[in-house]
Amino acid sequence: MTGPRIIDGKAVAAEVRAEMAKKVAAIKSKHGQVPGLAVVLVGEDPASKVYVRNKGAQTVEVGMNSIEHKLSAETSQDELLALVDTLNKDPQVNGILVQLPLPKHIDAELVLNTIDPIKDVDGFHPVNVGRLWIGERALVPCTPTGSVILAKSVAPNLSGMDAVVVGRSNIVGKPMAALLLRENCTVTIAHSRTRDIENVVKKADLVVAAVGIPEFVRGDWIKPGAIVIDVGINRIEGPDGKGRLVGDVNFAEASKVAGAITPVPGGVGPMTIACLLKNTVEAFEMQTGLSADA
Ligand SMILES: Nc1nc2c(c(=O)[nH]1)N[C@@H](CN(C=O)c1ccc(C(=O)N[C@@H](CCC(=O)O)C(=O)O)cc1)CN2
Ligand SMILES: [Mg+2]
Repeated sequence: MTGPRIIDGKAVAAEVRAEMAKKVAAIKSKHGQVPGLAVVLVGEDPASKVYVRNKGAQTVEVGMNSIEHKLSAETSQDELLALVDTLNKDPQVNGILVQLPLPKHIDAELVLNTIDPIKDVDGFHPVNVGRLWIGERALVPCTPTGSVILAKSVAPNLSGMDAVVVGRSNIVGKPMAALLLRENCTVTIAHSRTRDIENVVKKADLVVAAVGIPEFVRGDWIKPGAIVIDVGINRIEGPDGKGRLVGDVNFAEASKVAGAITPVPGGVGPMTIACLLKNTVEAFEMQTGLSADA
């Protein structure tokens, strides 16, 4: 018996970056401009520092301009709002990303809603959320976009599939459902209050787990042959007392049943930054009317 197909997020993310590097080079040679991405970090959260460093490095690697603003944890909300306003007005900045989480004294929703929707490369602004749901051209959240790319890497046509999204957050679960609907899936959003969740998930040809609970989805919830996309990144203590990363799916169990499955780490995670680069190119094209082709 052959095992499940392990979906290699690192490899697919490298393909997306290579595609973006080609596009950026074509834009540069045709129009003499390159897209610019501004990333704002407030405070000293160690994981956030790593993600911001990786975002800057990968932005430069594909040939775009990276602008980093590292602010102290004591930065006031007004100072942050003023910086966002300056970036909104700067024509060299095509994409703005404020790294989350923000310190507790700052209203994250207010800050995110202050980003000009056309520069909102996270796709979190209500204008982009609305555009996504009504099928207009929008900047779409990176993690759900990456998750769809991974699902399509093993099943290029998702049309007609029963998809169950476990989790209803604004940044993953809900946009994920909108994107799968756009792919003509029949979409169910399950969550912590869903009755008989095992049997809801069991009907799915495609399961996306984004609930934020380590190993929540068990192997016997998975329909044999289903595609399983695990968005969770949870740091837990292993039996040896050392920290390890696990997803929202019990991988050891689910991989015995699934047709294809993403690992954690090395699945959805690497796609998040690759899709951020993709959104920055998209934002540049929307703002300037210039593209790699014309
Ligand atoms: N403004 C935003 N803030 C945050 C986002 C976001 O999309 N926009 N997402 C996360 C953090 N994040 C990017 O910002 C991110 C998280 C994880 C990964 C990743 O590649 N993970 C690896 C494992 C890394 C590890 O060992 O810790 C993997 O899954 O293989 C990339 C980006 C919260 N904040
Ligand atoms: Mg992963």
